[in-house]
Amino acid sequence: MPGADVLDLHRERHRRRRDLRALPALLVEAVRLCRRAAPREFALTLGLQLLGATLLGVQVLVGRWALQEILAGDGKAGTDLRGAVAPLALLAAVALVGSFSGAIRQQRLRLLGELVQRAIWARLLDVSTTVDLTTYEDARFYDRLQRVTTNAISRPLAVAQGLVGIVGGSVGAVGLGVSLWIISPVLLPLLVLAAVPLFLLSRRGGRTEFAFALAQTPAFRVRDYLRQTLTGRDDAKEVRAYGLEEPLRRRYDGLYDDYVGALRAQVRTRIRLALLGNGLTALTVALTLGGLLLLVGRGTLDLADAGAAGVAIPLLGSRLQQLVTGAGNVAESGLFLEDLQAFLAIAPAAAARRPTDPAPEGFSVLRAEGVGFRYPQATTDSLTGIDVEIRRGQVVALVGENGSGKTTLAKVLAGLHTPTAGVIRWDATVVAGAAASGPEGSGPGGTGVDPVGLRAQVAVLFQDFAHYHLSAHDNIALGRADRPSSREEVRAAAVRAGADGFLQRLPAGYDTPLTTELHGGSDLSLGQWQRVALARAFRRDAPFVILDEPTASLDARAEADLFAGIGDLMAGSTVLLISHRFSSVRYADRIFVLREGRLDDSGTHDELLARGGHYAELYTLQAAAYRDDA
Ligand SMILES: Nc1ncnc2c1ncn2[C@@H]1O[C@H](COP(=O)(O)OP(=O)(O)OP(=O)(O)O)[C@@H](O)[C@H]1O
Repeated sequence: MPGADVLDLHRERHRRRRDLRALPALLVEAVRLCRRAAPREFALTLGLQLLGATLLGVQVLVGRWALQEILAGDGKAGTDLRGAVAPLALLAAVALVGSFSGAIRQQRLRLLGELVQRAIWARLLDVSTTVDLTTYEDARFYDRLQRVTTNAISRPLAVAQGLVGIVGGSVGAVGLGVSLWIISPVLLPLLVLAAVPLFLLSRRGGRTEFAFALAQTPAFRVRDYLRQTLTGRDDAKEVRAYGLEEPLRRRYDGLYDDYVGALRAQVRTRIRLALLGNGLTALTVALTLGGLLLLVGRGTLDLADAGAAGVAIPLLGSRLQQLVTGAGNVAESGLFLEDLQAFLAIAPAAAARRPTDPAPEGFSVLRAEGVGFRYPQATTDSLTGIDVEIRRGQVVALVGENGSGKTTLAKVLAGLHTPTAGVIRWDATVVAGAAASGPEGSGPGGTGVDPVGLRAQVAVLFQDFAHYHLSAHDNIALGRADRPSSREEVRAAAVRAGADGFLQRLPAGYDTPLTTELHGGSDLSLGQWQRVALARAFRRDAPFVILDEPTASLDARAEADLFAGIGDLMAGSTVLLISHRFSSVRYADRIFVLREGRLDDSGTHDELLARGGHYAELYTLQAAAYRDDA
């Protein structure tokens, strides 16, 4: 998890400004990344760029040769111009090769860009799938993800291109410089001097760009969210039913207006800097050309040299400007690259922090001992000092009012969140526990066993389960994604969940995509979806099953059937059931009552009723609603 590491943006920016020493290493890493992603395309693009650059200097010298041949006859009619044919033919050939290489490079670059992006996306996905669930509760993670996906993803290629451009530009500039030096050594230094202020201006521009990106990210995410709400199917009905089109649009437009305002200011800054840079170059070129005129006037330069120098000076001026702007862009990219590198480093860091001891095969007794949990951005604990004991094969229930911590405890028991206090044991083994003390910014960390191995033995049906935009078959088969599921296996799970009937009646049966957003797709009712999700949990065939409100959308008969036969349905698995329906939980072997994140009571239904505590109060309230005298 990013934790408190580099997420203080302003402190971060100042640190980066000071630490330019890291730049070369970052650039090398970016180039390496591109080279690894597409070695052939990379070498080819580099070669073609260098070729194009070299040809520039050659063009000037060949042009000068052609001019010398043409001017040899002092421009008189009938002069023998045959001597000029060779240099002119060579000039045409050089121009042709230059344009061919440029055209090929442009297309190859497109391919290179895609391959590099793919390689970086692969690493970003490594991060998003390696970090634990708790990271997804931290807004700072989303800020960084957004910044990296919108600003940094194209940077390695930009840097590689920039560096190649710099190398190519340098070769071109050196070629032109040498040509100019041969023609007249005094003209060169004047032109080269212009590079210094140009570089400083370009670097300044880069810094303002990074600061702009940092400042805009949080608002950008809100805008992005509003855009999704206004274009997505899930929210479309509520947006219309509540007449939210206008109010949400207004917020969206307001945020966009703010962004465009900030962008205008940024563009003005960049234009000012660019104009200043261009002006400086033009001034230097003009001064150098003035020097050239002076030399011609004094008779120091002949006409052919003057003509060639007249071509070379503006060319070299624009090359130098390109070179310096390229260097500035590379330096600018360095800031974004560091952002990218820091983000990519999260995956190995998270993997290194993850305990590696193998998870035990099931349990006889599962114990939570003094378990506490606090969400990353929360100021209070969601769970405090929870002690529970669950025996193999038991059906236990978690009850409590909204927000009492049921789902949070279920996630902790499922190995999805690491406790911030206490431990979870499967028999004698601590499978998850709070770290004794973690370094700042190291994320949740903790002790225990490999959580992936642990989670493989747990099936969870979440309250807000996923609706995969895949076929009905795949929606169930994903319960055991580690191996392909046969039609029979998927069907058996669907039958247990009472989903087989309606799935068979879909247009393409189990092969029907479960979304109308895809061609030939079909949607299900909420209760049907819940049965599909239940079938997925059954398909997992895990020794520990957690069902969070599994019947919230089921009809009365389906609910009664599920709970009456839950022991048989789960085929000996241990079941943790979360429900607000007291009629359903009363048959559980043991009921745990949560209240404001603490364990309030536990026992069988009869014991809890007899005690007349919080459980009895909630149960009586609900039961009364069903009686005539309510
Ligand atoms: N991602 C989160 N970040 C911060 N706090 C959270 C988060 N999720 C839940 N909480 C808080 O943790 C507490 C317990 O929430 P939890 O979802 O576990 O309750 P619950 O008992 O399952 O509620 P319900 O019956 O409504 O499903 C609540 O106070 C809630 O506001």
